[in-house]
Amino acid sequence: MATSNGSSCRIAPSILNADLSSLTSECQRFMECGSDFLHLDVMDGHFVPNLTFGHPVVKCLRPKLPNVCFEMHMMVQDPEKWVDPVADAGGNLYSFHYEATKDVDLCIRKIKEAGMKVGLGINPPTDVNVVLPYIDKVDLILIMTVNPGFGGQKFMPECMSKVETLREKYKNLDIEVDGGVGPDTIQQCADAGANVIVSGSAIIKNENPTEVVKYMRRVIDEAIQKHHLER
Ligand SMILES: O=C(CO)[C@@H](O)[C@H](O)COP(=O)(O)O
Repeated sequence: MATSNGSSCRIAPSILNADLSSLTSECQRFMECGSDFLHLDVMDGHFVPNLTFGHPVVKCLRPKLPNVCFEMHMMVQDPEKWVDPVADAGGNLYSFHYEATKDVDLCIRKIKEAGMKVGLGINPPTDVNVVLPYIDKVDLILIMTVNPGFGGQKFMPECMSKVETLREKYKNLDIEVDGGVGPDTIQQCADAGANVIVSGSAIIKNENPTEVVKYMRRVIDEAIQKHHLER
């Protein structure tokens, strides 16, 4: 996902708090706001204390939205189990949690063999150093800025030091932030060095979601330029 001259800004609405009874039109609406891809939150009631949907829903969505990139945010225990069904359903980027698997390398291998891009995520209490051995093997690192499980939670600014640590070491790495991100918190994400932005409630609840996406993109783009000059 990174460009040759550094990381580029990507905005991905999370559909968790959307009207799931009209999923296709909700997804279309979020893409029409100027988004780059969609973030689909899969929850299993074990890894996180909530349930959402899985690959059967994505399989229905795929033919309706043939050209939209789906990031599958797998908040599930043993994420390696679902790689093939998700790939068959039409997932493009499979983001799983370091804390959820006994074998991160195996999971990465399976995702690549299934033809998807790989995202590796960590929860707020997890040390950022655990992802360092995998940086060269994945397409994106996901820094959770809330404890996963629910949309609409409060952004945790203390997670920004993880983003800073990664950005200092890796100029071209795609660093995604997810949880409580919106116009009020985007500057902190940008200053820390995040370039892939997941945002749910802030986009969904706003009367002018296109402006929200535009504003967040501008803030991130400005910071990317600054980081390139300074780092
Ligand atoms: O993964 C999660 C929550 O577990 C996120 O994708 C949130 O659903 C994003 O929603 P907001 O915090 O932006 O409302």
